[in-house]
Amino acid sequence: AMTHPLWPEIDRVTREQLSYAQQDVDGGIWQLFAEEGEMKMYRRELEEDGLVVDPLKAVHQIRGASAHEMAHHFWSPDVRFEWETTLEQVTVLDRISEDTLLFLQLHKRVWPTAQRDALFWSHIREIPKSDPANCDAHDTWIVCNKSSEHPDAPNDGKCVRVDLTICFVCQTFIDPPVAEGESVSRDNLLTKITYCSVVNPGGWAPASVLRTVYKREYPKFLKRFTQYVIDKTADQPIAF
Ligand SMILES: CC(C)(C)c1cc(CCc2ccccn2)cc(-c2ccc(S(=O)(=O)CCO)cc2)c1
Repeated sequence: AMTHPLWPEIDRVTREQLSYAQQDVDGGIWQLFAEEGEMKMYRRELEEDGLVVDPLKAVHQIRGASAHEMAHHFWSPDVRFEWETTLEQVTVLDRISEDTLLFLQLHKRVWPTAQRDALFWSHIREIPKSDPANCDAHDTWIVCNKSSEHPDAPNDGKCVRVDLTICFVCQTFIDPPVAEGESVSRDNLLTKITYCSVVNPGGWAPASVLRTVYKREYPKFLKRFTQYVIDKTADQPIAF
């Protein structure tokens, strides 16, 4: 809960990530590397101690599912294997609060790199209407994933531990607007998504391999994930 020792960091990083996600893409520093329909993916070249870190920023918009539905399925441990294809194991080490979990993820090995794992807290929250970050959206939700420590998951060298900061910001607009009291259909849901990721692979991996994997995996992931949520929620009442 709010008294958890990690809470100040969780709150600060989530706010910082929200404003980072909502900054316009500046063509000067961000390089468009993939575009498919409404999805645009940008990257920056960044290396830390010779390791490719390459921050990523993706924007997408879909019809048929709400911001809450998108954010909830991105955050929920119960459905992770249904859309995340790079995973071998997912463990929830800690339930920090109702909306914040501590995940330990073992990723499939990607030849020729060593197998990697990720230990991170994952926090989901609705951004209140009053918050200027909400602007004119019907509802705004964010999921923030940030690498953390945990006594039960020491970085024991069996795996290379990646260091990640991820945010997934979703805003739903009712388009076209419907009159008060009229029911909203799923076709009226226009949800804008911004996905930001900074992942330090944590140990030696050829820049060429990482950049190839990265350029191939990320567009697939965002398309696959959004389609999964649209299909899964199609015949259910809208959850705002
Ligand atoms: C490619 C790179 C960016 C460095 C990378 C490498 C690996 C480790 C697995 C791996 C993949 C490719 C090459 C080497 N190791 C994982 C991730 C990663 C982890 C988590 C998330 S998430 O958005 O939090 C969704 C929940 O899983 C996204 C990306 C990224």
